[in-house]
Amino acid sequence: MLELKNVSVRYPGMKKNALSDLNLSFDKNDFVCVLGKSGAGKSTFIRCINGLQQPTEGEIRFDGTPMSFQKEELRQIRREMGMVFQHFNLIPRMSVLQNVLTGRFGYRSTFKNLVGWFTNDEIQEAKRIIAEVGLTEMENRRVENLSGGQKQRVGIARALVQHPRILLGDEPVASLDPGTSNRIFSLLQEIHERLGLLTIINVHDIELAKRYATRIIALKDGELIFDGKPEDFTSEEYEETYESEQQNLFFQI
Ligand SMILES: Nc1ncnc2c1ncn2[C@@H]1O[C@H](COP(=O)(O)OP(=O)(O)OP(=O)(O)O)[C@@H](O)[C@H]1O
Repeated sequence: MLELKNVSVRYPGMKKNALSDLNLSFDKNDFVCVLGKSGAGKSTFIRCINGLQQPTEGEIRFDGTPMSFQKEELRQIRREMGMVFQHFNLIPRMSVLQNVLTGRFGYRSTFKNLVGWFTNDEIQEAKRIIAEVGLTEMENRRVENLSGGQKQRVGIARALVQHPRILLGDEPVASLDPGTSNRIFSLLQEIHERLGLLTIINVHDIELAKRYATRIIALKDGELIFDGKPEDFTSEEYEETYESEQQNLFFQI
């Protein structure tokens, strides 16, 4: 379904690649957690998949077709990818329902988006998905008055209302406490299984990755150093992935 062929990214003015020669393929049964210390290339990886960052070398194929970075094709590809963010990226003064409806923007004309008018079907669909993430009672509440976990549920509902084929997360629980992070991952797992939705999530918390992922990918300095089952990600792999971070900690003490 999704393939990366020899994908490398080098940002302008940088001496090293942010991603180096990645070859990977994913299907809808994968719930992938991407691990790596800060700067390993995790965000760049997600940004490549959703078309925000064009690879400097190689290509990404979606259903066998190389991803185009032309405006209209890119718009179509982005509809297929729901995205969940660390800082939620919601509109604080708007209600839960209004925020979720913005997930439909990729399907509508600029004019309709400007006037903010949605069809009854779109509204009913948004309400159905808000119920699925457990926020029906909050539907009309402004998101600025919600807790972090509730805000992330709105973020997930906004991604789902797009009817994506891939759900991407860039550190979606990094701003949440451990209990809330667990509940968000549990929700993401339930959605992944129920909808058959390829899910790829960057996460710093190895315990969460091991508990929920069906597949772990580890990056180090932009290179793939592990791709396998969570149970095979042992303390050796952990040390290799986070090596110099531990050394830095040691030297700071
Ligand atoms: N827009 C940019 N311009 C130049 N260099 C960049 C840019 N974005 C990222 N980089 C560099 O590319 C490398 C990979 O960064 P990336 O943000 O993908 O890592 P990350 O694993 O997501 O890190 P973090 O966990 O801190 O978010 C880093 O060396 C970073 O400094």
